[in-house]
Amino acid sequence: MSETTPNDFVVVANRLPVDLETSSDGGPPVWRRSPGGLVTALEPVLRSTDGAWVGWPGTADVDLAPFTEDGLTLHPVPLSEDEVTEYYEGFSNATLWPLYHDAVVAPTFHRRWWSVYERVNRRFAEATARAAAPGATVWVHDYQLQLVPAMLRDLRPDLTIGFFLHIPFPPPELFLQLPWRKEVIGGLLGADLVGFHLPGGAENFLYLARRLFDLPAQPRGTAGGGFIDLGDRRVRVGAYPISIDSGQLRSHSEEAAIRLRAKQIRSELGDPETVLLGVDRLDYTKGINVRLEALRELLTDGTLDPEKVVMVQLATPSRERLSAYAQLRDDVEREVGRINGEFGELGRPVVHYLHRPVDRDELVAMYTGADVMLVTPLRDGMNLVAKEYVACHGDGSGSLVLSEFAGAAAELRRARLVNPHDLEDVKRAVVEAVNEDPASASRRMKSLHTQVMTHDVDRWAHSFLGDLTEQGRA
Ligand SMILES: O=P(O)(O)OC[C@H]1O[C@H](O[C@H]2O[C@H](CO)[C@@H](O)[C@H](O)[C@H]2O)[C@H](O)[C@@H](O)[C@@H]1O
Ligand SMILES: Cc1cn([C@@H]2O[C@H](COP(=O)(O)OP(=O)(O)O)[C@@H](O)[C@H]2O)c(=O)[nH]c1=O
Repeated sequence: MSETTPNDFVVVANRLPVDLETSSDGGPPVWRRSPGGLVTALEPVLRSTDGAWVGWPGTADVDLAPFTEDGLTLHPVPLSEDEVTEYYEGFSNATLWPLYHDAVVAPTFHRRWWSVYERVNRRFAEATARAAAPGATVWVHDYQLQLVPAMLRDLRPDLTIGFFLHIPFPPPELFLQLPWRKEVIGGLLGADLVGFHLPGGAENFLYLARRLFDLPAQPRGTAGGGFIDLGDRRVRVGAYPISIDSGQLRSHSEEAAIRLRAKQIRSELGDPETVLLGVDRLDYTKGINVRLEALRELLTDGTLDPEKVVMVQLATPSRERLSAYAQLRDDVEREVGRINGEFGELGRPVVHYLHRPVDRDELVAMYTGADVMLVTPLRDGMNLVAKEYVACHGDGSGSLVLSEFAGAAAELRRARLVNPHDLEDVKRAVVEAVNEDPASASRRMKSLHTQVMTHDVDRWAHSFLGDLTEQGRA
């Protein structure tokens, strides 16, 4: 650990790339990789740019000075226990998260949560203003920090500010439910460039900004993007689909130790003909129950044979104190129990379910060894898991069943696309994936693999930061 100096490039996200975990047995706290795709994508970007990262260390009431850890410069922003409840669990994850994901669970609107969200956003803006060198480029991330761009511009007009949203930006009829809709759009308009995964998100934002701020219509740009003229400056808006470090993951999946572990995992599962895999945070947007129900019905009607098919479901604990997440856990675990109760044998369950984070080597071995990857969210910003599976199958093996409502579906057109609200459609896709002729399956997977290899996280970051630099100079 060492002191830090202001930086020319600063990433700002709710979480640092590592969480500080305190142990219940009184042992020393340890840093662990934070959950979720945002960290997977941004960590290699930060390493290659030698920037600094401003974020919460993942535990309440921890106040640390800026430090460097494992080559990364980190600026922790403290949150009190009440702020974790009202800013993170409340406004971020019980108001914005469900509202931006098609309201699959009803969003809760609380004035108190909003005022804490404002307060915490201001704290992030102040910490960023301290971390950024004169004229620096700052990249703010995600729905937890939508007020930071405007707050930061007030504090530091010398900075070039980009904002990227990792979750879907909802259609106007949903977004307009938000009592603080104008404040949120106003916060985002503090950026020089506002980016979304998909053109649809950019279009929704352009429409709402013009409507709520009574701005004149502008000619449309390409791929849903465009500009918003604020009189004294212009905000650029665009679509930038995020990705993964595809080359690194492909090489990792080809290591002899990973190939060996993939074989061992299949053998530990009883060497079934087909291994189905699901990998998710335990979140109600991810459609975990959809795939479990599809599996149960296919076993019930005899289409799939429980002696030949095994499913592995990894479900990382997420936002566990929120009731919708606790309810989901109950529902998923009941369904897993029901399938195993009806179709498993002693020592041979049909569904192997792990409710804990799995380390990178083990995860890559699972991707490599699985025959069919099931990605069935009801709505998802991107879903990096889908791209990670494809990156691990450069040899053309494997099959991807992918929800139309994952951002990844816009690029992975040759996956078996399904409507997760249509159980028959999901069942059809699973059966086709299990029975597909190997030559045709291999052509599909190789074409998906080429897409993922040529559109990696480096390309995403260069594309966003290239446009941001251009915009900052304009
Ligand atoms: O920080 P948590 O509350 O534990 O949640 C983890 C992350 O979940 C979300 O990830 C999103 O970003 C991915 C990368 O762009 C994308 O593929 C995925 O579809 C999104 O759901 C959230 O947006 C992050 O802020 C969280 O850190
Ligand atoms: C279950 C599990 C996952 N990971 C890694 O987490 C991210 C998930 O990213 P995605 O975009 O698919 O979705 P969210 O951001 O969670 O909404 C991906 O990089 C996984 O490899 C992991 O490392 N370990 C796990 O057990």
